[in-house]
Amino acid sequence: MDFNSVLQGVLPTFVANASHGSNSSADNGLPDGLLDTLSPLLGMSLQLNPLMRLFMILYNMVGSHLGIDPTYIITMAGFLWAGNKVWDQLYATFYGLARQYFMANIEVSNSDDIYYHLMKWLAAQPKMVDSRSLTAETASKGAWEEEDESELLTARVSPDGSDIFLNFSNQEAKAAPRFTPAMGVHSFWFRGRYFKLHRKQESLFDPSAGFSGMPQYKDKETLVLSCFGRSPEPIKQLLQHAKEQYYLDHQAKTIVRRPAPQAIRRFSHRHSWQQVANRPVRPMKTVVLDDEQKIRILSDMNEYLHPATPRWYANRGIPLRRGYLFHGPPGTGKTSLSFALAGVFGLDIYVISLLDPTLTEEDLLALFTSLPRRCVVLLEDIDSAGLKRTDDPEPSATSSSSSSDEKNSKEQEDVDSKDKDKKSPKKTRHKSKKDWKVSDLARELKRHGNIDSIDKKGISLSGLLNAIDGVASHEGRVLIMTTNKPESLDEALIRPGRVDLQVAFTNATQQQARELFIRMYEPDSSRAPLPSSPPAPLTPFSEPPPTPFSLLSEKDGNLTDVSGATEVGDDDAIPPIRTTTTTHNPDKGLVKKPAPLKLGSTLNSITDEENEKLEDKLHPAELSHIATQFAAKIPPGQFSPAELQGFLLKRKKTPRRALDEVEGWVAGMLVLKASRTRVLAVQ
Ligand SMILES: Nc1ncnc2c1ncn2[C@@H]1O[C@H](COP(=O)(O)OP(=O)(O)OP(=O)(O)O)[C@@H](O)[C@H]1O
Repeated sequence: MDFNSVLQGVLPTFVANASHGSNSSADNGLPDGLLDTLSPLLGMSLQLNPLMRLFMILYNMVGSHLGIDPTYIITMAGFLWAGNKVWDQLYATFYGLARQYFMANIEVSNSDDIYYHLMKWLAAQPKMVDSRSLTAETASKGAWEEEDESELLTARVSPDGSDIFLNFSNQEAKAAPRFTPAMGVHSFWFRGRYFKLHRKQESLFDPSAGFSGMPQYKDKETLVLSCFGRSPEPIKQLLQHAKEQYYLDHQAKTIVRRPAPQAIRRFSHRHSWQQVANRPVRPMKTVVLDDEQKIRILSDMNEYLHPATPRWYANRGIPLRRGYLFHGPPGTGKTSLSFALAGVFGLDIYVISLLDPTLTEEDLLALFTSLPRRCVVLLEDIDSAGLKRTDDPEPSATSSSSSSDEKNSKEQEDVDSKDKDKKSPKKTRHKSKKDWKVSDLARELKRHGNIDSIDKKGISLSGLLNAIDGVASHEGRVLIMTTNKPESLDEALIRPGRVDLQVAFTNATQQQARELFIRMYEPDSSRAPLPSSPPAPLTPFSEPPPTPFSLLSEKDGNLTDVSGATEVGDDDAIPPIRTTTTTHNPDKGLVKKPAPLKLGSTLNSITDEENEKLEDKLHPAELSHIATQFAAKIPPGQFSPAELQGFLLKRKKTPRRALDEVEGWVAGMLVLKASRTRVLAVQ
């Protein structure tokens, strides 16, 4: 192709110049043969591409104005580009060789917890955060994570301009994203050493069925840590450091795990459990229970968890398991004690509800076998699960004895309904579709739901027993089962070996009511103690530390209070919403009554100063006195600690008000309980 003739149509003047001095590059800035070189490369696009025309004009201008042959510039650029490519290749080859022969490497897969330890640590490294290649992740704060006070202050202004109520509408907007190293190679220094991090992702074909039931590709991410030297020791130290940092506040926290959703737990054995909370350790002293009982269970668990215990069990051929049954009415502290125990021993807690409709016996077995070496497994409300012996003719809602109760009551219901039908002949048993109401439809749907759940296998008693102590069952764990109806449990479930210690919980005694009162109003432990305050009364039990077993060993005997654990919640940060005003009544003298809410006033101004002085800063002796008076008004065994706690929580800044109002509350609640109503008229 004749390039000049092509250009002639496009750029006549330029081509004229070029043609004029076709033998001299100095005349028009175009080197000899350049067009001939470019034309086969560019082909017809030259004719069509306006960019190319622009290029030719620029080429001409550069040549004529700078006096440099543009070909040199193009050649230099080509060399630089090629050099860069060669350098990349050489670097990759030499780095690969260096990695192989002069560097140590450790790979971490994202299916392992170490991956999360490392990522969290990397995200906190300033050097990494400043890296130019990052991945941003949404990071929401957990309920128990420390919040910046300034965030709280900005949260005080509500959109309507009033500043009484906290407003968190912008909390998500304020949450800073978490930045982690993006895919690719990064470098950083740690303890004076240079490390390389290669974050890579690959898609692997997974022949096992995925969520859709079909084999599929799944992404696998790997972190490769490298450092110079033939020993991987520095990397191991780095990983250890990252792990320690991850669990830095673990002593003061209890990790709560529950079974992962069915699809995920079947997908990966390693992810059978998922973390649902990381909450502050519940101090043992906050669980109001007979001290003797507390000490018995603490020393029993302590002995069981001792490192020498497995050998002792093995020598005697006893399976290494320990089971506890906590039984008692609702709201008496069974779950609370389980969490407090997990906190004392620094164990994670694994909670299983047998009522989970997706839980099968195979799942249960898999869940038990994937437990860590030491942990607390909490099986809640085992009486309400659909436990039945596999040879039971019919599925029942509860275990054997309770099922007969239910059956009786069901029969009674049937009889009643038959009687009713007889008494009201107008009411026909089978309604025509025309007579159907929404409630009938709901009942029908519910019935279908029940049919489905009957179709589902559920957990049989033998399935549960197999998971608890079958051959494949995990040894070393602490199993806590809770129930409101111990009498309804199958004997096999609670025989020694499965349940080694039973702990009975009861409704509150007066002593417990007093303790609850003191716990509610005593100064927060994060505050400086009141001057000259005598030791807190009625708490002979001091809680053990949340860490080593040795501090709790029987030899030591003395369970000293060195918990240092974070108290749950700091109520003092939240001012009361309602103030009280003191008025003079000719008949009753000085009367305190709640003042109407003053919209627009500041949070501080709605805090009743008088309350602050009189009630919030009660001297321990005075508090103890009021607590005794309060306890005297609580009939023993009538109210659960949860009920008393609920009453006190509504008056959490005003102990005197609680004392004044408790009589009325008790009377009202007793009437409510007698009438078996669920709607609270007194609160
Ligand atoms: N003995 C107790 N000491 C301190 N607080 C208690 C006690 N019992 C109950 N509470 C309080 O009552 C609430 C409910 O307690 P918890 O969940 O431990 O009761 P539970 O016996 O497990 O109830 P359920 O049988 O309904 O599961 C918690 O907030 C807890 O703080």
